[in-house]
This record gives sequence, structure tokens and C-alpha cells, in this order.
Amino acid sequence: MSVAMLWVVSPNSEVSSCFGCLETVREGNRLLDAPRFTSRDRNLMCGGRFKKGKMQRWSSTSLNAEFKISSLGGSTSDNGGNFSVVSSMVANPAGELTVSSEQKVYDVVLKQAALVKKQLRSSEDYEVKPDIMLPGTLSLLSEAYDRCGEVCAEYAKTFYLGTLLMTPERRRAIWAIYVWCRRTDELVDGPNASHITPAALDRWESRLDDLFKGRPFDMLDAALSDTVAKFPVDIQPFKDMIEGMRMDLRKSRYKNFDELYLYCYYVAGTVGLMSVPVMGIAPESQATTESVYNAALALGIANQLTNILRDVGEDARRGRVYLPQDELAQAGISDEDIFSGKVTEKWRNFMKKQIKRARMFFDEAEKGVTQLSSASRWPVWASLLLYRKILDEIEANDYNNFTKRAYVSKPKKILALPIAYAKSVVSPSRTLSPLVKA
Ligand SMILES: CC(C)=CCC/C(C)=C/CC/C(C)=C/CC/C(C)=C/[C@@H]1[C@@H](COP(=O)(O)OP(=O)(O)O)[C@]1(C)CC/C=C(\C)CC/C=C(\C)CCC=C(C)C
Repeated sequence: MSVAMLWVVSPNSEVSSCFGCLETVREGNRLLDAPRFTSRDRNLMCGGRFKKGKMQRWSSTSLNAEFKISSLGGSTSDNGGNFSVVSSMVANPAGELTVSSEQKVYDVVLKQAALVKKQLRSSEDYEVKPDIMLPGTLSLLSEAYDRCGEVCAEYAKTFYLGTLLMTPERRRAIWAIYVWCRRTDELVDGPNASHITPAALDRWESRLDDLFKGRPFDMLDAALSDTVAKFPVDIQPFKDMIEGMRMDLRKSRYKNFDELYLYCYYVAGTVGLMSVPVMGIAPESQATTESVYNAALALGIANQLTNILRDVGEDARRGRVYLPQDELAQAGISDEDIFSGKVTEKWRNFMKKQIKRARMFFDEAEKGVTQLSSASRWPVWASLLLYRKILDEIEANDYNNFTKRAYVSKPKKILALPIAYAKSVVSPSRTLSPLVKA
């Protein structure tokens, strides 16, 4: 078990009191493990605070979003595969009307966009004091970022290559965010998942609070600590991702799409909200900040839905069904049908609708990619096109996602890269984006 994970599982144990001398014993977590920071290292690198970097230019000041993916979420009706337009209210199991997940998540989006604008204003109003860099600080920090880059290259090669096109500051920041997300996901999905309890997640969250205050626990946290001080990244999406992991610990079924939507926001939509402040919006973009955040959210949801559809068999073998129970029932499919893994006509029809919904989220996301700063567009287009292709592969497997894992072949991946590049050179000023204010 890695040192970092041991600390989360049991921070007060004897093992955890000798962090400095513990070696990683599990090869599986080799890349995600990081030397713990001593208080001296912390002071050297962080001094409790970082200089605020120059903020990116954001294109709009309107708080009224022109664009909202309200036609995508919520429950479905049997209307030939079309998903109904959803209001901001849904009925809970007791039949009472409550605020929908989509509305709750949209409120987070609005808050994120408002925060970015507020930080922009304050950076103009106040002169931020420069940091006093002590000898050794810079090399420690760049070592921390290099380690994040290595992890990213190991776990997400194509995406890593894409980040090389970004400015060095942005690239390093995205690596740091990637590593934190990957480590968070490993808590419930990695080799030590069986040791993870809600209390362990609470400790992971308090580590997050610390790193946002400039007190990182280890090297990898230190890179993120630096990132969140330099870019207008808010803690909320990070906390929400941990909430998603808590949900994964306590739930293995989702009653309806509203519940699933919330889960997808927690574990993947949050990634979009964390990334946009680093990737930046193109200075020439006319889109509102909210609409770009919404597109980022949509990409996270689309990716997670695709992930769920690809992994139905694998999840079922772990006793998990991430598909909306009400829609399964409506299609006449039971959990037992899923566990037995037979591709029937009912299953194909059900899957067609689920794929259609995931594609709708990809469509919404595509509207926002062009609005990102030019150097950030290629990696986002590449990951979007490649992930979207997984849906085509599920179809090509005749919807057998029980025993066949849909994957995009190397030649198809290679072909997607120049297509992504061609899309990324289109600047916002050359598109008639539906996100642009009338
Ligand atoms: C360019 C780019 C994609 C940037 C995002 C970089 C980043 C910080 C990624 C973190 C991903 C991560 C480790 C998330 C933890 C939770 C998790 C595992 C989510 C699933 C990802 C796939 O993971 P996995 O590697 O396990 O998949 P495979 O099994 O290997 O196929 C998710 C399905 C979701 C990840 C969500 C995103 C990548 C959202 C990306 C959205 C943006 C970057 C916003 C772009 C902006 C606009 C305006 C569209």
C-alpha cells in the first residue's frame, strides 16, 4: 500500500508515524506515491501562500447564462428514445417535488463562473505581493510537477501528449489536477479500495483543505497547492469529487437518471469545472463564462456515461449497476438479466437510448471546446473524439458490453489526432457558436 494511501486509511497508526522512511510496497501505486513533505519542505515551497499569477482573460461579465443543458438531464419518458425536457424540479421516491440534480449542479456552475469573475476583479484591484522564494524552492516544486507529468504520461498517454502543446504553466497545472483526481479515484477503485472507509475519505478531504491553505502533505499535493494559488481554481469541485467517492462507497444502484446525473457530476463533471480555469477561455471568445463551464460539465458527464456503458459487465461482476433502475424496469430488464449478460433485443433497444443520451452530452460539450484558449483546444478535442468513439465501438460489438470491452484501436486513435488538430485551429471568432450572446 502506498504511503499516501496508508495515511488516509490510518493516519495515527504506528506505520504512519514513520512516513519518511516507509517505502512503497505495492508496485501498483508506484507512480501515485509521493514522499511526504516535512514542515521545512512546506515552508520552503509554499510559505503558506503563493503569489497570485496573472489571471486569464475571461470573455463575458454576464451572470445570466444563455445556455443551459436543461434538455439533457432528468428522467426519460417512453417517447421513442427522445429524452424529455426537464424542469428544475423532480419527484422524490415519496412523490414530493424536490430540486433536480441538474438544477443543483447548475447552481455550482454559476458559482464557479461568478468566483472566477470576482477573482479577476480583485486581481485588478489589489497589487499582489511577490513571494519570497528560498533557495531550493523552485527545484522542489519543479520536481513535484515533473512527477505529476510522469503519472499523467503513464496513465493517460494521448492526453499527456496533448498537454505538451499547452503553455508550460498550464500544462503543469493540468498534470497536478490530473494526479489529484487519479489519486482520489484510486481510493475507491484502486488496489487498496477495500480499506477505504468514509472516515478515510474525510481525512483525504482535510488534506485537500490543507493544500488549498498552502499546507501540502506530500510532493504531489504541493504541485496542486501551487496550481490553486496561481489559477482561479475553487475547492468546491474537488470536494464534490470526494463526495462522489463517498456515494460510490454507499450506493450500488441509481433509481433514476436524476440520481445518476448527480453521481456523474461528482466524479467527472467536476473535472471539467477544475480544468477550465487553467485551460482558459480564448480572449476573442464571445461566449459567456457560464456557457463554457456548462460545456465543460457536459464533457465530464458524457465521458462518465460512456465509461458506464462500456463497463456494464465489469461493474456487474462487482455487484454494481450504474444504469437508471426506472429506465431498466421500463425496458423490461432486471438486474438478473444484467448479471446473466445476455444480449437480447430488449437490451439493444435500451442501449440505443443510453448511447443517444451520451451523444447529446458530447454534442453540448463540442459547442464549448472552440471557446477555450487556442493551445488548450487540441487535447480537449482529442480526448472528446476518442472517448466519443467508444460509443461507436459498443455499437460495433452489437451492444455486447457484458463480455466485450469496447475500445478504440490504435489506428483509429492515430487517425483521430489530426482531426482533433484540424478542429482545434478553428478560432471562436470563426464559428457561429450557439454559446455566443445574441
Ligand atoms: C484535456 C482533458 C481531458 C483534461 C482533463 C484532465 C484531467 C484533470 C483529468 C482527470 C481524469 C480523472 C483521473 C478523473 C478521476 C475520476 C474518473 C476516473 C473519471 C473518468 C475518466 C476516465 O478515466 P479512466 O482513465 O479511468 O478511463 P479509462 O477507463 O482509462 O477509459 C472519466 C470518465 C471522466 C473524466 C472527465 C474529464 C476528462 C472531463 C474533461 C473536461 C474538460 C477537460 C473540460 C473541457 C472544456 C470544455 C469547454 C469542453
